[in-house]
Amino acid sequence: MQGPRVSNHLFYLSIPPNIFLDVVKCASKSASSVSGWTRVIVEKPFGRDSESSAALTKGLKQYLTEDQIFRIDHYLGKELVENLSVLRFSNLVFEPLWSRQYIRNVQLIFSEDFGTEGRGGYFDSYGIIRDIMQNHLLQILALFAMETPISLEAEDIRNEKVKVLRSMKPLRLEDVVIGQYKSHTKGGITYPGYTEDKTVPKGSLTPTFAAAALFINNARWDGVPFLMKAGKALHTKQAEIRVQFRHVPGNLYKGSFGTDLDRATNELVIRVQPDEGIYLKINNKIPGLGMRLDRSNLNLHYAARYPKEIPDAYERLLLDAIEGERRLFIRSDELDAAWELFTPLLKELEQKRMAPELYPYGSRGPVGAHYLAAKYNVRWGDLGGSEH
Ligand SMILES: NC(=O)C1=CN([C@@H]2O[C@H](COP(=O)(O)OP(=O)(O)OC[C@H]3O[C@@H](n4cnc5c(N)ncnc54)[C@H](OP(=O)(O)O)[C@@H]3O)[C@@H](O)[C@H]2O)C=CC1
Ligand SMILES: O=C1O[C@H](COP(=O)(O)O)[C@@H](O)[C@H](O)[C@H]1O
Repeated sequence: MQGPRVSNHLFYLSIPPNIFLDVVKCASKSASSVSGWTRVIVEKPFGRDSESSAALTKGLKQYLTEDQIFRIDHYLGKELVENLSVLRFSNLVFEPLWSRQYIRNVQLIFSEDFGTEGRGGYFDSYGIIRDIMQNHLLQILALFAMETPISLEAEDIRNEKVKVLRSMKPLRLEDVVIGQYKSHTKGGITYPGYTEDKTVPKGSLTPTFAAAALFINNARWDGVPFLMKAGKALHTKQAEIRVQFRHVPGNLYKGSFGTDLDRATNELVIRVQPDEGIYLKINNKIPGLGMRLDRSNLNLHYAARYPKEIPDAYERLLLDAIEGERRLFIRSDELDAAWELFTPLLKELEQKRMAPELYPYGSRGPVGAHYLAAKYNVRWGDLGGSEH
């Protein structure tokens, strides 16, 4: 970071949270740049609830200004998450549809096909809701649902995101399902359950899976379920955003779809990873003399369209921090609003010692997630089996 005339100092705190403040104090008192800027990138966890997060922010602000703090959420640096706003705001075919009038539900899905595998120490004190939902999935939701920002400037975008977060309806326990993976034997191999991991305390109730139905109390999204699902040790590794559109009113072709009209509605899928892509499910006529309909995908497959390697999220974010670009970093009021949404639920789960529903390692997760979706007339799009 040393230039010929000014010396800028960037610190990247990928360290255990209990030493954050000591390190920041030393960095600010003894290693701040005299001639240039000093910035600090902070990795999550940013606290574990509203109170601890506020205490961390207060502690950091003893030594740094908000402008010097870069709270990283690496999902914001993923190519397809960055592309979300481009897709919506630069395409006339999408922006007018982006509301309760045309969108039936939105699904934000994260799954990993491996468990804690000996790294349960950190995870067990946080759990999947804090690890993935409160940050990665909620950030995607905010970007997805925000109003058009005045400009692409960081503050304008973050102002819109924070409005979404503050408009969220409080999360109710009955709108949440938690799960934990258990041992499973497949093909002669036994995969260990979460509590069999030596780094996890015996009898831990920490969820390794959660599904939730969230709602945004504003004119654009009133009544539209935003369903989140996140889990470890599931059948696949993927992250995607699914937008299911409403039925076509008075559809001339409804006779051709049978009784299951949901299968005939358009669905936009943004596959964040792996194998990045965006596809839109449409109905079309099967070529021939009769009138039979089919479902097809209009498909933007990144590997085919852009053979060059996609930069890693951290590459983008570290470069942004060096350039002082804050658009993809979390502002303190966004963080407060995110914790405000999840803290009461997390406390209730912990106070009531809610037992997670067990699911086999490598499965599709607890069946409770299906009931939760069904309560809002939703079917998880990733489990449909009619993808390609
Ligand atoms: N592990 C995970 O799955 C996840 C971790 N995180 C967060 O990411 C960050 C890094 O995680 P991870 O790499 O697993 O963390 P580690 O515990 O492995 O530590 C990372 C670094 O911190 C240093 N360190 C640890 N304790 C001290 C100490 N008392 N004084 C000075 N330096 C210390 C280590 O130095 P040395 O190598 O010399 O010990 C190491 O360089 C943390 O903030 C963690 O909370 C976030 C999400 C997931
Ligand atoms: O932040 C985290 O993310 C990783 C998953 O990141 P990805 O880029 O590989 O999808 C997750 O494994 C970890 O538990 C979590 O803390």
